[in-house]
Amino acid sequence: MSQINVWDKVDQYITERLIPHDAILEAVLSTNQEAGLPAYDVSPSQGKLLNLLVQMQGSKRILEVGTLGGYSTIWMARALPAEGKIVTLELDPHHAQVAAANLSLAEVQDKVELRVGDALEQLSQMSNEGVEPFDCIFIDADKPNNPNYLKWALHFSHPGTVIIGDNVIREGEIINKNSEDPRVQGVRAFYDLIADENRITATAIQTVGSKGYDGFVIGMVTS
Ligand SMILES: C[S@@+](CC[C@H](N)C(=O)[O-])C[C@H]1O[C@@H](n2cnc3c(N)ncnc32)[C@H](O)[C@@H]1O
Repeated sequence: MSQINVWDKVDQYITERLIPHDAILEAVLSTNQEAGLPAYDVSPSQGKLLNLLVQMQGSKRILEVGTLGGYSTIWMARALPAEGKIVTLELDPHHAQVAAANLSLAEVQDKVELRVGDALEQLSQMSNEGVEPFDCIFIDADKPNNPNYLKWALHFSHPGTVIIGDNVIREGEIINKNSEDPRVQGVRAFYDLIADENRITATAIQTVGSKGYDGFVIGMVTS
């Protein structure tokens, strides 16, 4: 078996053993595919990780940058208490339309505020509106803007806020300082900002599985 095949099969094994079959989440993935959305959603095991992190932290307010079809949004929304809320930001109106239907199917729409438009503009507008800080922030949109999203994440944080960034390994390309891929350079600048920021303590976890070789940055705002 090739290495990638093993990762995929082990991911399937983990999912079968630890993540109960969920007709709604499977329907969401099918809907996304039928609607022509790119398969950039987190995997089931990664969605469960987000769900567990939200529960472990006791998050009540979550900010997500990059909704796609709402798959990760649903995983996190399900971990929230009754009064909890997610604000999720999506640029593409078609993605947002599909997400809105998926959120309703999963019956989490009352916990989710889906804002459509460029995330940086939305974040600036939210600041003007005096939106309160968040307990958990998931950054998963256009990677060249990761440094900008991190600055906004700090703006919307309090001590104890957890900040998670997806796709931070990029099949190992992250160590290529000469990469011409703007997503790699965006994520490298994201690491640099975190490294230089004394208000965040963080690590990164390399992941393998159905989504290939990638990873998450997980950090916490300390002051
Ligand atoms: C990796 S996908 C999100 C996946 C989703 N978090 C999940 O796991 O189900 C990235 C999403 O970010 C959106 N996006 C890209 N640039 C954006 C921007 N400037 N502002 C807001 N959303 C953006 C894309 O349209 C896409 O739907």
